[in-house]
Amino acid sequence: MAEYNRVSECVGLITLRNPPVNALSAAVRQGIVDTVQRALSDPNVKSVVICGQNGIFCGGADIKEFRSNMTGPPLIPMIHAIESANKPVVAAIEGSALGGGLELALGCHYRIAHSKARLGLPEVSLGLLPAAGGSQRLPRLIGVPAALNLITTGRHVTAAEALQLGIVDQVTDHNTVAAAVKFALSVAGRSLDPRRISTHPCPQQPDLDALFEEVMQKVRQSARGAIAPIACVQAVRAAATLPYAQGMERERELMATLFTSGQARALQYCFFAERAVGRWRMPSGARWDTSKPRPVHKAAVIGLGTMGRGITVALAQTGLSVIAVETQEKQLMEAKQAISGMLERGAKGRGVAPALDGVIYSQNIQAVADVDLVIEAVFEDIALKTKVFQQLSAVCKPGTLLCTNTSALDVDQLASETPNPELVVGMHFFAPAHVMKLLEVVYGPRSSPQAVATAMQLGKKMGKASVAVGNCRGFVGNRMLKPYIEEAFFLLEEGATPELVDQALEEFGFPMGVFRMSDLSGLDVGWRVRKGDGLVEPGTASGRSARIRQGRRYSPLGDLLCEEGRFGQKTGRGWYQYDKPGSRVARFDPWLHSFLGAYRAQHGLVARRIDHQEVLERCLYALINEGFHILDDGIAAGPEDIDVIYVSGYGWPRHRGGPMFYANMVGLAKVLERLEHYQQLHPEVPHLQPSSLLRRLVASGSPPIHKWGEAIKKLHSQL
Ligand SMILES: CCCCCCCC/C=C\C=C\CC(=O)SCCNC(=O)CCNC(=O)[C@H](O)C(C)(C)COP(=O)(O)OP(=O)(O)OC[C@H]1O[C@@H](n2cnc3c(N)ncnc32)[C@H](O)[C@@H]1OP(=O)(O)O
Repeated sequence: MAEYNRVSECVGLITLRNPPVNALSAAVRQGIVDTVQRALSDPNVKSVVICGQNGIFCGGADIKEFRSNMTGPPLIPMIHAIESANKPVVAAIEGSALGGGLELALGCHYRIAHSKARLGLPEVSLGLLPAAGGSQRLPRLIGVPAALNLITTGRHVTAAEALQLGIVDQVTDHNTVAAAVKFALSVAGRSLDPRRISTHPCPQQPDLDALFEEVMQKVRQSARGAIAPIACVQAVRAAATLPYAQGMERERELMATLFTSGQARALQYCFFAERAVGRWRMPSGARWDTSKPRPVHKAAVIGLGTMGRGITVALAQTGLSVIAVETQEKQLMEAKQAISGMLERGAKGRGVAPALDGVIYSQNIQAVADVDLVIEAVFEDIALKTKVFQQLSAVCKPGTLLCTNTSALDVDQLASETPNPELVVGMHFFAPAHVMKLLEVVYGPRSSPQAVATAMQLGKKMGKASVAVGNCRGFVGNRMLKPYIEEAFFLLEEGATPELVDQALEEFGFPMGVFRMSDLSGLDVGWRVRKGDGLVEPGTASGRSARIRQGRRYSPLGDLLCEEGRFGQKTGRGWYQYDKPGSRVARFDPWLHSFLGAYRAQHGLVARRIDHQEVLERCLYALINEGFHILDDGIAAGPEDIDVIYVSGYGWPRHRGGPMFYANMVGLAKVLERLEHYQQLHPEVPHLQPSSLLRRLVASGSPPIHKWGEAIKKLHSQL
């Protein structure tokens, strides 16, 4: 709702009240319509100020309303009524003015912002465009190039940048509402015609066609199949080329298409899923709201390889004191240089001073005696990690949290080697750790809720999408990746090429297909794991039996490439070839194709035609099926956890919402039917065997994704 007061005798003050972000719900819109009407009809009121309660102007339209029958006054006429008012209306912007919130402010005649405010039109990240006149007013106010940038990226600008761009008229460090009231008094009675943005022509832009052509190309490339960024460009083009009324009509048409699209649903689901994962819960019943994190002032990182360096940077950038430990002197010196460089580059990008003094380097593990939390990032070797954990238990003060950055080892086993297993959790970062958004916080049966709460809070402080998951082989992300990669190998055996598989996955929206990704991360990584599992066999045995290992279908293709020294980009050869070791442009490799031909001949495999649909169904449904196993096992608390992991850490296209959301969109019955189909064709592939949870969900009528939690609970109670 909106509250109305008269202040300084002749200023009508309208305050938006809808905690926590003053979203423009039906009640708020009705409140604005009523209070504006009241202010305009009050002869004592000379000007009007609109502000938001609790230090935030407005977080935009109420996204929760989008999936219901929207009632209440629509935004467009409401904003028009403000713009057409015959008394000056001033927006007092504190906190955020986003989406519909900024569109409301653009309908006002003046905008005053606090210096800490952030403004933006982030609709594109929800699969929409600024459709309350934002796509038509912003280009008229700040010019086409700047508006295109803001609207197609959805980025938030600071008050200083907003002032420079001309979005706001004044920035204050003091009380914004008081400044706006003072300003409103000073402009009372002035002509408002020049202040009505919709009546402005769009600023002239030379070579408009070339500009739009260039931006459209750039957007298409980075959008990876997302439709909203394209619609945003089209809407701004309408602003630049059409009179306002026609531009608004185009904005409406484009929005109508986006609003009902699956992509908008997926992106809005992601918005809420990212917030839902913060409300973590463990099978023991421990939860985010009943578990208090310990304060962390000082942290340590043990092992300064690639991961340890990135983790040190991520920690230091939050303002923590960090002790960075590496026992080898040469490694330590190299790490110090690399970490300082990363901190300097990061600080430059953010316009702040680098936290170089925040990191203390040491060769001695004793240096971590008084830290609150340690993250171990030594080589992936259980004996080495166990030794480090035992040393840490002896050295650290009581209560220090011991975290491991393992991506594959058993967190419970490590915990059991320490006297205080309740203090042990996994913090699984993704490389490069200071850049990648995802953090899996892995708890074991003995991890204390406080340890999980502390790691989750630290992850949030580092700006990570932090997801609490149970302990199992590969945790959530890598466990689901395994069947995905295996299916890709099987497809090669059956006649596909790395190019075909990658193209199908990239057209789906992944930034990189499975083979390009494997070349980037290094084929030797998986080889080492398979060797450890006893799957790699030397020799050139042929036939079907050579491809059945440990009772299930196995493709040795990756092992054979590694035996040839083809580890991917780092050796200049992998599934593709590269100009030189370390270069990134993947090129078709004739060697690989004759190798595949020879391999198939040796194993009596006849290549058949494989289309994109089969690639997608086999790779993605195998991955999704593992996701259902993970839910059934209670390793992930809900589908949102899995989806946030895949979108933030594994390149799953955000506009497809994550693997579990995608399954929900495709239809659970269809996913089940296709898995059954492929399982019949490949009975020796256990990961194509549909999970019992998937079967049970289909049998119970395929509830929508937001009801899976309830359904799983019910199904489990019936077991
Ligand atoms: C056929 C054609 C039909 C056409 C109909 C058209 C009608 C629509 C017309 C115009 C549409 C305008 C579009 C929009 O305005 S879309 C919304 C744009 N706004 C945003 O994207 C902002 C989203 N919010 C944020 O970025 C942040 O929340 C921020 C405001 C910066 C605050 O951040 P922070 O302090 O970190 O807090 P949280 O993000 O954790 O949020 C706190 C809780 O508030 C909920 N929330 C936030 N924003 C919204 C919102 N806009 N609507 C509803 N709920 C919102 C958030 O989920 C958190 O809730 P919870 O605590 O339960 O998790």
